[in-house]
Amino acid sequence: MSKNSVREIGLKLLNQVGESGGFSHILINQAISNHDVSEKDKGLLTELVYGTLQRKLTLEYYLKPFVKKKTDPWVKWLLYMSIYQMVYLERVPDHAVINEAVTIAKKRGHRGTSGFVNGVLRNVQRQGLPNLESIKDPVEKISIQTSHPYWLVKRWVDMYGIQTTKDMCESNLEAKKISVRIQPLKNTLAEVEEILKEEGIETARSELSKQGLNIKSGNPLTSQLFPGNLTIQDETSMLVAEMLDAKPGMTVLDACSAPGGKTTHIAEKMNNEGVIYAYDLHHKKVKLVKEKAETLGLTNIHTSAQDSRHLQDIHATETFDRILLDAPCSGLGVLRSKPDIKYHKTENDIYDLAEIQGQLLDSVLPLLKPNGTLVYSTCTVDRHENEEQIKKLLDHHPDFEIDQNFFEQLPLSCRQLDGISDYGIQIFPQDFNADGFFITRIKRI
Ligand SMILES: C[S@@+](CC[C@H](N)C(=O)[O-])C[C@H]1O[C@@H](n2cnc3c(N)ncnc32)[C@H](O)[C@@H]1O
Repeated sequence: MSKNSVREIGLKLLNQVGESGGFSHILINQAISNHDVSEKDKGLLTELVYGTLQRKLTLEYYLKPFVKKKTDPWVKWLLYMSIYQMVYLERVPDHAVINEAVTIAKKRGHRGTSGFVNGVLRNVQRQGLPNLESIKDPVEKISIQTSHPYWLVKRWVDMYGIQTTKDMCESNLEAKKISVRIQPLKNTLAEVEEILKEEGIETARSELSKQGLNIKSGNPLTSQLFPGNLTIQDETSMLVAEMLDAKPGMTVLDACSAPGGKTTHIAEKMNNEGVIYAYDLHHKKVKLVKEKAETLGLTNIHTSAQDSRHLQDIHATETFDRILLDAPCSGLGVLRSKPDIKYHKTENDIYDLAEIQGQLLDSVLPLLKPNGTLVYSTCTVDRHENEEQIKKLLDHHPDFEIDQNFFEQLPLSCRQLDGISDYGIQIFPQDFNADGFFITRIKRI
């Protein structure tokens, strides 16, 4: 496949995600399998689509002085993709970027379109791009420099201050670190390290999970250990099951379990003994949990499609030693791997999700045994869905409190973080170069 056609596929995907709201990670994977893209071109395609999407607001700002008339959405995305390459990809010379953009424009549009694309890109090359340093408003400056919507930057600055917000937004533009979780009932950590090393995959032990390895180089998907003995999982996500601290023989509820990353981690920590009731809304999603458990050889997981806002209909009260509510959330901690979220989520979505999170918490709390503990987690960075949600819960349920042992059991590298509060821990993406997560643990008094 020529680079040209990789760029054409990239443009098609960008237009689709940008204009119709598809998810970039799903569409890229589909495109790769549909078009039989080579290993080398996979990298370029991913870079073009993710890079352009990640920097969309910056690219829009760059382009504004050069485009005075209304353009078709695909032409706009072609210009964004081209400027992205001119600014951020040193290995591609500007003249090659312009030539390829003009070729695509000729193919997709008419003569006028290709002339227009040529003119705009040549003007960019001649005149240079607007200087982002001259933006006066500090919120707008972060918004444009790091391509996060103004409302979100403003909201984060109000919640966490300007420096933390700037660090977070910059960190969201970095490439995602890959981490894996070992299946400790099949191999020890040392065995996995050894096998991966022999396969040319370099790793470093995680500070957040005894089962975690961060990948330094190489592709763990090619390992003989994957997928039966190895799970791809973000390092901060692994901390959730660590903090749930489920023991062999316990009865555990995982109220929002799909696709099963944390359920299977819990089962491994329970030595595959006891029982986990793993629920999610739809059969299709629950099936993913079941399949993941089968792949890893875990048999103590009972899956069923349920709305966890009504679990008291099937479970008597005070049933569980441990409950995990890994709640549906706005996902603002995972913008590195899902950049489309930052453009599509609204403040209203945050309030709607918080409503559901509150209903889920109210529903599962009565199912906790005396001395049992509940972990509440989200992969988002927002006080309304996190600390304020927990404050509200404690105000309404005087028989529950934050489990103070939670803070003592946190890994050392978490204990000094800015995100520690009376209500739990907010991990920012910049803390571990990983997903942003909120985690807390509540106990029945
Ligand atoms: C953050 S994801 C869970 C990720 C999962 N714990 C893991 O580690 O793989 C949240 C899940 O909540 C599910 N969900 C949303 N509303 C729900 C409800 N009312 N009852 C049960 N599950 C729900 C969603 O379908 C989604 O799969």
